[in-house]
Amino acid sequence: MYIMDSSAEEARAGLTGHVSTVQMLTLHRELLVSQVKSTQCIMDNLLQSGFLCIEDAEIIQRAATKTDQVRKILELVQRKGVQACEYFLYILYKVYDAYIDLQPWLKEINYQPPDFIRDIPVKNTDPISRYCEKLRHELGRDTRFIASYAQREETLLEELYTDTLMELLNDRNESLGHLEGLGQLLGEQGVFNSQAETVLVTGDAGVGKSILLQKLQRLWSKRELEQTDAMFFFKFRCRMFSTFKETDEISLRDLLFKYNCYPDQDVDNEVFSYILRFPEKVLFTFDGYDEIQADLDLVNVPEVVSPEERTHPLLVLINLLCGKLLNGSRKVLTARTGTDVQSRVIRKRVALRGFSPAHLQTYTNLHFKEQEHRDLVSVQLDASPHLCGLCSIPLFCWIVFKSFKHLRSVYDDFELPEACVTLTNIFLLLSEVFFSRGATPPPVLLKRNTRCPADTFRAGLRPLTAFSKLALLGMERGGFVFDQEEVASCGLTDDDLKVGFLRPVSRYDACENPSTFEFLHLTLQSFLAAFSLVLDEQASVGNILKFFTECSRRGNTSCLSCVVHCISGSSKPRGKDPFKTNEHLQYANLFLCGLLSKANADLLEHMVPAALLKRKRAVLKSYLSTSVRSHLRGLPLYNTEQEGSKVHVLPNFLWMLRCIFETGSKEVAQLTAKGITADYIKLGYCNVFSGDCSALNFVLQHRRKRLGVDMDNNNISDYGVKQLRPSFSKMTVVRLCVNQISDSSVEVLAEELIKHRVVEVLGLGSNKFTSMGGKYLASAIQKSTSIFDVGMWGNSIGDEGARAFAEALRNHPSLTNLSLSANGITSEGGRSLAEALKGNTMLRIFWLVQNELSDDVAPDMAELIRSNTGLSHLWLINNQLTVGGIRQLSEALSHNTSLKEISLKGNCLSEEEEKLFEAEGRLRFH
Ligand SMILES: Nc1ncnc2c1ncn2[C@@H]1O[C@H](COP(=O)(O)OP(=O)(O)OP(=O)(O)O)[C@@H](O)[C@H]1O
Repeated sequence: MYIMDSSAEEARAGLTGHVSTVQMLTLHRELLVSQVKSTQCIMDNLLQSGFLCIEDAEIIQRAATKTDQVRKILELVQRKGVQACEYFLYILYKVYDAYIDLQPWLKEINYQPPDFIRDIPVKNTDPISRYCEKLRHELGRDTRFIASYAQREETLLEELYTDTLMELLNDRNESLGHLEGLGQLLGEQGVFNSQAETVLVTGDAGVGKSILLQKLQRLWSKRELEQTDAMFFFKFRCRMFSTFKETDEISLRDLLFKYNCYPDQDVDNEVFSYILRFPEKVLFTFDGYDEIQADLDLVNVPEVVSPEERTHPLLVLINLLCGKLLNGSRKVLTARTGTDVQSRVIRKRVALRGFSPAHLQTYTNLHFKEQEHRDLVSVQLDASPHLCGLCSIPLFCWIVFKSFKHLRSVYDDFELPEACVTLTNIFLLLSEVFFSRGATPPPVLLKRNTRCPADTFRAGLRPLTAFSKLALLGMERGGFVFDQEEVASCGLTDDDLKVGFLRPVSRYDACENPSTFEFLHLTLQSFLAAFSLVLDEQASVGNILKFFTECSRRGNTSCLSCVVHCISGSSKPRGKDPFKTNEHLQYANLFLCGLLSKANADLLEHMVPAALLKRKRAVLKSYLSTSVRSHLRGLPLYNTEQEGSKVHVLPNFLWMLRCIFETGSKEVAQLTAKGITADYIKLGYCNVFSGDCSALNFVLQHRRKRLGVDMDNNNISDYGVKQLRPSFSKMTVVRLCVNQISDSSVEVLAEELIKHRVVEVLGLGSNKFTSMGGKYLASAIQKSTSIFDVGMWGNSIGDEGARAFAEALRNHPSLTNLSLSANGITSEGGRSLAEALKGNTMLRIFWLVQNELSDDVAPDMAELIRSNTGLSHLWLINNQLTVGGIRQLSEALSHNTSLKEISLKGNCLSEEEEKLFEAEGRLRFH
């Protein structure tokens, strides 16, 4: 019992004219009665500290309603005196979240807890805050490990998590630069639709979307997540929503609690009421939107008006995502690249681009503790940009590293896969590791025996067939979660499950049955499904094409999907849907091509009769040839004056290229190269990643005619450029803007430019090269007489690079258009450029927008303007020129009749000054 001296306090209040705390409670009684929603925590603390006794508590509990309870509490504490009242206020102040409605009032009365009260502890027994703790605890536990293929071999997330490239995109998918770290994901940077609440994170298979969410959840669980004050964090995997039956119904409350965790001792449902009242305190993550096996229309969706309403879980999800339920809550949604999510519900967009070279190095160091392994792996990676390209996708990198580690522990001489490794080889490697781990270990003396994948696969054929069958079964019915019955029906035993292809799924079986399974990764399911098609000796040979047929059927009708409204009027998702995403099927096709490739025949012949394998290969090849031909013929071709006939490829083109690369068939590659009849092919915004460049190169190397290639806005990176090396001899146009390219591959490109001298147009805008890259290019351009258009905006070549370009420009015989905008060039670099250009009669258009040019550059620029007779447009927008500098340019312009325009908007002039100069006619400020 704490000693109180209420009379002294009251006397003090009277003397100073202040209202005593006891009076205060009377004054604000009405507000307190209406706003104190949770009485439990107050009672617990008053009891604990001795301000109330058990009998008091019983009196309170006897009150019929919550408001009556509050009245009783007030009565009692007032009766007990000032200290009790002070302590009562202190509880409201300390247990902030539970009494959030009263916080403005406490501020208004300028509440400051007196020192003597601060010594009395307040324990949070409020169900809301306790629930938050529980959520944090459970999320912390669930996110500790990265799911690994062997459950006994779990890896701590913190030990292996490596940042990946996170590119911020606007609503038109244009790059807005990169996020610095995960903390920025929820921030305001890059928000293009402030009304919407969903942050969309996209990326290719295995690029790390789920792991990114796991990291986010882990940070939140440890209170380390910046830019959010979320008290509640609910995580969901979208594939769960496909496991519900059409007749299943659920309320929002159940969805939140059942699939995360239930609040304890919350008889009055306070937690849920709180969530409804403060939705902005809630953060959701929904992983894998592409895995929902229904065509969703986030805009025209029947509204679930009440959070209590029971309806199909998918409808609850959609209403959450589009902000019709729990409006104000934040959502992070992940999906494979290219998944259609209506922009209206997206707040901001982030694309994951995988490991950069620096990330890959970090990941290598984290993965391999032994220096010897690190060095070995680094050397082998350095030697193969193709392998690096594949390893820029964390999942593939993990498989390669994990396999290396295991096989290296068994065979001394095991090395990383060779330079021309395919994705199928990588998954074969993983399977080999699975089966070799299960096999009886060789006697110690024989440990370093020769590696024989054929033996390993032959020994594992029975379980491999069973796993493959299950994978195919799921693929056919569009399911990624399997119950025990399905697993057993494919012939899988409990022992087989230990191999590692499958992992148990917790909690989201509608019947509370924990024994459901999923494949370690969806791509693995695709791989095994393809294996099943290859292994099958019963079905007709043509059956292997089933997913190709499926994809092309969907592709043909996809334009109709825009006008189809689904889930309209009905609260049930449609059963079979022809428009659902089909990347997993595309992967199955890709693996089929790889498994049936000649290169893998030696291995596969140990599992499938050679004659059958041959027949299957022939069917596949014939199908590929026919479809390649018809695909290419069907591409829309249009003619341009400057660049000849152009074609903008469709998304399927990339899959086609990937499949051709996996087959390794020269004939099909030749056919494809020949089939591209256009002079210019546009692959912009096609989601080409560095690993795809080997596939493109595989086809282009068979091309006789030259070709313009536009690959702007993809994810090519240095690895991709290096893989394209042999193809640059065929290219008249090389457009690689916005592709994370840095100096190391610019050097390679520059070498090729010099070697072949066929490139006419070079677009390298918005990449990452510095003065070094600038110098390589300038030197290549100087030696190249074919080039006439160079765009290099948005790099960092600086003055050093500008000086190198100045040398290249001096009397260049062909360059007519050059952009060095946004490259950090100051007046020093500008002066070199101006001086070098004086005698150049070829350059017509010169862009130096958004650099750091001041009046210091003006005399040389003026001299250039006076003496140059070729230039028709000079762009100096967004620099730091003032009236003095521009006057010099204006004066010089009067001596030049060929220069049509100097654009000067965004320099340091007032509007009046701009108008004055604009009157001249050829100085433009708008
Ligand atoms: N940032 C990362 N750091 C370390 N490892 C990672 C990272 N991202 C992914 N991985 C590895 O790659 C595996 C696959 O990643 P993840 O499941 O997150 O890919 P995803 O993009 O969600 O793929 P999908 O679209 O197919 O579901 C992980 O299990 C992990 O081993």
